[in-house]
Amino acid sequence: MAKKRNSRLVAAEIIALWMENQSFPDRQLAKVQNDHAFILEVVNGVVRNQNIFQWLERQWLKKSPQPFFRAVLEVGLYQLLFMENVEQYAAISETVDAAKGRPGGPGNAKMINAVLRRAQREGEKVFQLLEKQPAHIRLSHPKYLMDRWTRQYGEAAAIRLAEWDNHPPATVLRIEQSAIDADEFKEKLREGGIEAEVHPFSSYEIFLQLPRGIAVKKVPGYSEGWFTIQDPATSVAVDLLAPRPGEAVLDACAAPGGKAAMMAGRMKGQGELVAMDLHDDRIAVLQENQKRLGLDWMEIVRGDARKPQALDGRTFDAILLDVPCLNTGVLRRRADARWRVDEERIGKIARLQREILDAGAGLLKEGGRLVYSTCSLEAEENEDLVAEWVQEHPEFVLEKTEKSFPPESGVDGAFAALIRRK
Ligand SMILES: C[S@@+](CC[C@H](N)C(=O)[O-])C[C@H]1O[C@@H](n2cnc3c(N)ncnc32)[C@H](O)[C@@H]1O
Repeated sequence: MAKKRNSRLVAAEIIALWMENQSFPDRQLAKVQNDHAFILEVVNGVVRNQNIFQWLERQWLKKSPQPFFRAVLEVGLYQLLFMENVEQYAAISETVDAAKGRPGGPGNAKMINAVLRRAQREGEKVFQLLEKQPAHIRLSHPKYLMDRWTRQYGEAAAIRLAEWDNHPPATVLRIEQSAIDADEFKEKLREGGIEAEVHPFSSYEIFLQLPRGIAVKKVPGYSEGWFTIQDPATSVAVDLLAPRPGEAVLDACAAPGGKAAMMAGRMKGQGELVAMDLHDDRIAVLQENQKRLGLDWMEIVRGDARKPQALDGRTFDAILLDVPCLNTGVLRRRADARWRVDEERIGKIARLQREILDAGAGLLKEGGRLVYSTCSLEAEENEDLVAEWVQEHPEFVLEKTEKSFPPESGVDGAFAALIRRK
């Protein structure tokens, strides 16, 4: 039998890859076989707390180590400073061992050992000093993002938002009420030993919060399609569009299909529901979900929402444009996402979003409605974009906007605007 690899080493290798070429830790984490929960927590913790570790290293080290050794060091620091249920002696010795096998290992292992022992001695002092640092270091967010949120929302709200991002979410599911009655589903969970709380954001859609650490595929009814894992904020856009049975409805950026499934439920299997996406890998996930949920009547189309020739001139009563965005409302879900936001990306994504809105609006029937939505909190992707667009298109009216600001709503960030063709 192959010897189990040192979990600290596995975590450090994933982090080093991310440091070197921004490769998504999620993809590497999906391949981890042993000790998955520990490695997941350490990798996400190190990535999320980058500004704190870099601040500490600036004070404690003369020069920054190469990415692999820096990753090993941070794996150790994360365990000592942030994890409660880790035995400190094992944390230090296994982490130091992880550094040894590489060229330059012995010297770096010595340095890592010294820094970790210092962290063990001075942990409390580190947090006292950290408290006095500016918010972007203390809460480990890019300064650029903190500054932009402070301009948009004020300093106190920007801080609350950054604090929110540092707490990974609980798992929430939405009951597929067209597949199972809500009370019956709750009963099935209870029979399976799962006590799930109804999420306060529930209204038409019923969301349940699962206890921590439950494997989704083990929840009763996964293969039967009784539920979809989904944050309650996803209902904001669908509530605003309110698709009805018998309508022709387009979801132009549909994968993985969470909102499409919600719309299918509202339409009760009557009418046309077209789910389009541009990317093959995303369409594969959309198809998987379609199959699991038994939505054979939903039509899946591969097409570009900027140039929707694939739709062959069809028009729709209701369209959802759940556009690609910078995801700044859902940073708590992806430890690495906060480090990928910059001015250039905002400009680029806003141009793409506008192109999708231009083309999507052209597919509406007279009197038809569309919802433009994002899971971002940046005005350029949301309010500003929609207001400017409607001003330039007098044949459309902006009827309503909704926004979820996480520290106030208690759910993911989301923006949705209802636009009607006159
Ligand atoms: C925010 S996600 C959609 C989430 C989805 N509505 C849901 O609720 O599950 C945006 C999607 O847009 C797709 N996309 C990106 N550019 C596109 C384009 N030009 N045309 C159509 N889809 C596009 C992406 O592949 C991605 O799946």
